[in-house]
Amino acid sequence: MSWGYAANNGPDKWADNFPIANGPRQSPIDIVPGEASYDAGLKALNLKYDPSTCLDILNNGHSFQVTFVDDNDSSTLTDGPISGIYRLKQFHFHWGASDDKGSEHTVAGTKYPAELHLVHWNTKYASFGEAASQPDGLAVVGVFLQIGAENANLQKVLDAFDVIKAKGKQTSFADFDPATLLPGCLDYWTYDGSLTTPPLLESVTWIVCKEPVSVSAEQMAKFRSLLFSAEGEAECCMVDNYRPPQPLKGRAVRASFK
Ligand SMILES: NS(=O)(=O)c1ccc(C(=O)NCc2cccc(O)c2)cc1
Ligand SMILES: [Zn+2]
Repeated sequence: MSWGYAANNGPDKWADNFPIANGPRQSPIDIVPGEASYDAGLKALNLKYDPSTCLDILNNGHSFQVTFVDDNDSSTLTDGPISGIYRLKQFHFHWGASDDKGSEHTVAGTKYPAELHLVHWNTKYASFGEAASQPDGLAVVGVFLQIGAENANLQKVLDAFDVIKAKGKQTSFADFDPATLLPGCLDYWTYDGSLTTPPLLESVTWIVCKEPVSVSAEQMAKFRSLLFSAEGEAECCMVDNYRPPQPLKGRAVRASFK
């Protein structure tokens, strides 16, 4: 039985096979703005994405992800809280069965209906896989989605869903600029954390944007039309694919803004 989000294989069971689930720098966390410390030394995020590096879109049975060509420095994250060059590997989302839950990070206990993760790896290592096992190997930019106006840029991604409804389905996806999914203001909180799904490796510098982007209620319904299950299996809607906040264990959360 592999990990998932159901009662029998979900977040409360992950420690059985992945003991790091109870480690010192697990993610996500509840971000308490009043307890974050403003760090004037934090630089602005420098995200430079090349739409031609966009490769495909895949339902991996846990979420859907858009994957990028990462054999060169065409799509990168630099500055912000990190040093060096981190390459964009993929982006994906986490969301709820209803609009009152779905994000992984929370802000003073507030859950958003969904959260976007843009996953980057440190080019001082040879590959994503190697970087994923290093304490400074990965940097993930998190963006909250809140119910509001339809998001036309997000719609381009949702329009691909019909062909990736079931687990394991994949299709080509080209010329998409993930920068169009970012909020106008790139103020952020940052802390040392982990992957939020198994193998839960403690290799992520988290960069969580303060400003959410919009998604319409109809677009959220489209997220919920995906399936955790493969073709031919009993249909299981892909919803509530989020890990709840984990203990801070003394970690500092820094803010790039006052
Ligand atoms: N939700 S998250 O952004 O923390 C996240 C990002 C990436 C991954 C991921 O790539 N998992 C597969 C994986 C992990 C480590 C090494 C690998 O070769 C593959 C998992 C969670
Ligand atoms: Zn994620």
